[in-house]
Amino acid sequence: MCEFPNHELSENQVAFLTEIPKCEHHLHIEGTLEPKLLFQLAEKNSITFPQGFPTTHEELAESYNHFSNLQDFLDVYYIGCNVLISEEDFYLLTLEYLTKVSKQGLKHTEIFFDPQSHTARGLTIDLVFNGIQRACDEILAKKGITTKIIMCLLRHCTIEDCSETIDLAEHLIKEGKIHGLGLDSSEKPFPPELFEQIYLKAKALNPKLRLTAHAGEEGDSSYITTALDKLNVERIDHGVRSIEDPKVIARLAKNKIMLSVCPLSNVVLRVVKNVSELPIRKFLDANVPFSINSDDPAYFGGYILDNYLEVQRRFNLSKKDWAIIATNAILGSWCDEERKTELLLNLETVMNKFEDF
Ligand SMILES: Nc1ncnc2[nH]cnc12
Ligand SMILES: [Zn+2]
Repeated sequence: MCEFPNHELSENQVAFLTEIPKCEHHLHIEGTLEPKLLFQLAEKNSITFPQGFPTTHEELAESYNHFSNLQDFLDVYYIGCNVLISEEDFYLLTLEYLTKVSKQGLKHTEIFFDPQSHTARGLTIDLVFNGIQRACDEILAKKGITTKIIMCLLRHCTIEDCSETIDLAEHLIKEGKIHGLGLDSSEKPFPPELFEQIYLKAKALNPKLRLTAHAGEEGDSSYITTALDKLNVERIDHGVRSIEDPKVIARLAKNKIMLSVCPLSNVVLRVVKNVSELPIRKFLDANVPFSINSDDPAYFGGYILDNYLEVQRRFNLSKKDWAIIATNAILGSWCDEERKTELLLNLETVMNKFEDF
């Protein structure tokens, strides 16, 4: 007997969940590097891998089933980053992601990139940024998908290195081309408060810079509190461990602080055993806004739609629950108000088109 709820999806539910307008807020572009493209780029760029690294894309994909925690995954993810060398590589990577999700009802996406994974290898931030931006411009023209680019700092790097990275990105931050600042990588040994001065420094360059941070993925709910108090973030990436503290839950609900939840990621990285263990129903009941995201889809077995479908299989939500999720994802987006209005209208059309469930 199956230990976890697993509801069979109706055709109506799959069609509805495919069409519902989606906004993604938690997507590492380096985490969209599919094993096949990884090996193609390695060959093109003459990159060799450490001893013991898989030698075929099939073997590499299989190895992703055996991560035992976040660090295990990050060790492989950073090796993967090394194959990205030219602006064209970042463009192709981003275009491949955007093209895929354009068929999954994605309308707006906020893309993380990790400059330090690339500047440490001698690439410039401009090269990385320009490649990503070119693909974003192309998808806007072709499919009308809107994007924002968020630069993440690696919390395992030194404060000096993070500070230098802000200096390197200064022009992009000042011009608003980098729309937001985030914080990722190994969570537990590096709590948010270590980065207080860095966040202040970045915000001082452009008061319009939006702020977020990974917190409450592996770290406990106190990481969410310190990210809010010390970094002044407006959003929390992951944040699922907020459920351990009713005070944190009340604060998220009262201040409408959106969590960017990543269901399949949480299973592959063993935050939970199964998506049904996530506090999705509890967040809905407590009015905690959240969006559903793919995190590093090439590593975690699915893109945004796969995450939506898995949540439905495990929680059997109603169409009205999905309207709340989609509305909160639109309202929590960092696009302009006009775009939000457009997306809300699109949601209403999709709500009217499908039968209730
Ligand atoms: N899920 C995750 N948590 C922390 N850092 C990351 N970098 C890429 N994916 C990440
Ligand atoms: Zn992440």
